[in-house]
Amino acid sequence: MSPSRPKIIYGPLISPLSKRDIRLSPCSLLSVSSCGVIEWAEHDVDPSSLQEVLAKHGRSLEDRDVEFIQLKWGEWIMPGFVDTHTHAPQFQNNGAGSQYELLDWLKYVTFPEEEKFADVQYAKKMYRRVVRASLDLGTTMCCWYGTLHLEGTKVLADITHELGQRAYVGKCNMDRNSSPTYQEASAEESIADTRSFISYVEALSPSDSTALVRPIITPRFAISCTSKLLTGLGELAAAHPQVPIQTHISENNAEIAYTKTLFPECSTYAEVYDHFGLLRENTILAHGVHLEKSELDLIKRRGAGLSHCPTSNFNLRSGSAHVGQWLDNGNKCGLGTDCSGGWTASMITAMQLASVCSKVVSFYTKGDDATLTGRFSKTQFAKYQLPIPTLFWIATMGGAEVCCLQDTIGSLEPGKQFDAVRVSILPETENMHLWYEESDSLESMLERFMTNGDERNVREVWVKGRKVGGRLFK
Ligand SMILES: O=c1[nH]c(=O)c2nc[nH]c2[nH]1
Ligand SMILES: [Zn+2]
Repeated sequence: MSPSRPKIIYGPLISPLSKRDIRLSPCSLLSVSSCGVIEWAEHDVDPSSLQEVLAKHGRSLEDRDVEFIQLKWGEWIMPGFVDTHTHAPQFQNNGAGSQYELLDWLKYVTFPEEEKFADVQYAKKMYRRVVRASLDLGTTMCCWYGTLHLEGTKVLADITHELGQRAYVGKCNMDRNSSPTYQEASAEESIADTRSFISYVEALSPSDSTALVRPIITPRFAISCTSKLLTGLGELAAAHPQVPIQTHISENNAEIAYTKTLFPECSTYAEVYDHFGLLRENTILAHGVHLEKSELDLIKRRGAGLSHCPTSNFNLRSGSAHVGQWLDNGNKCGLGTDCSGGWTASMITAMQLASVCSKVVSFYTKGDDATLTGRFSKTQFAKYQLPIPTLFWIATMGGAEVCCLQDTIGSLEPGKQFDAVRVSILPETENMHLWYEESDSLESMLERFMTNGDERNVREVWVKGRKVGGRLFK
């Protein structure tokens, strides 16, 4: 990637500090290098001491080589969203099919659309729109499912690479239980194509150890993979320890029951993936709505991460994941949009629904902690709705952890890459649901953005310092 102009940004900055705490800094000064790395950050910089603080770092407001970005009150920068689970070939279906639950929805709504990506021209048209939309929504890192098609999924990798999104891109593995026209011919073919796909994506940025676009091994879910295929994928994963793995787990009750009949040798769903060597530190497990305590413990022991997908879990009536229990149990947790199980690629909507989901769960746990969470130790999060800092965390830093990118992205700390969003709630954004008053605190603005914000409020989006999206992006 070509170097971008170094940047100095002055104004409000919001960044996660922990699951319970957010840095809300009204006057920060942040320096981003031409390689897109945050060089230094100073907080509480009064306008009167701006020149002095810049001089301390060998900079001045007159520097010609630097782009100065001065934010107004009502604007701030924050880390870009990390979408830990979504399906690029399903965006055309967003908003369709909500009368179904998972297995029928796959059969009648989803597989017929995915099948169309055998046509590379269709893939080119759709994936460009999809990645553009995702970037303009403020998603700077995305875990993408493609389809089972090798060529079509290469197109998805090419487009994310060209448009500058950080991404894990996966070619789906599925050699059974789909339709005769949308299923791989054999486990061997599925594995050979996956091997080619990994080589292809790794060659997109051959000499760059911090490549933005990387391949991810993607068994669709246990139901759609034979034991032979899962065995082969486990071997492939062992040969490529740096390549992450993504799949679905424990989303829907009928799915879980069917999985257990297909793999009677395993007592739980999580054990199936573990049995085939697919549960490890860089594994991302989507949904997990009905996970048992023993599964959470196994997932934690292996260091794998969970992607909470509330938009989809509500839409397909899958259930309300007990994310508070995951967090209390020490499981890594990020947020996913899961299009088109979910109806939108907006991570802002996903945060809203993660909040609603935690409130729904709290209806059942409130005052009844012993019965529902009895097998869990006395908890911090499980009994209550998730607070704002926690929702913000799972959309940013929690997602970075799930992707094993916690040292690279997820917050705006020096040394990390500048994957960020410039948010505005000023009247010019024309979001009539989100009002601005000069006397508003940063905390209040953030809370209302997380509840009533949308893409109109996402003004500029940068990945590794390069501007790649947002309302003001041409
Ligand atoms: O939400 C989901 N979306 C999918 O495409 C899918 N495939 C298997 N399981 C799935 N769940
Ligand atoms: Zn999914």
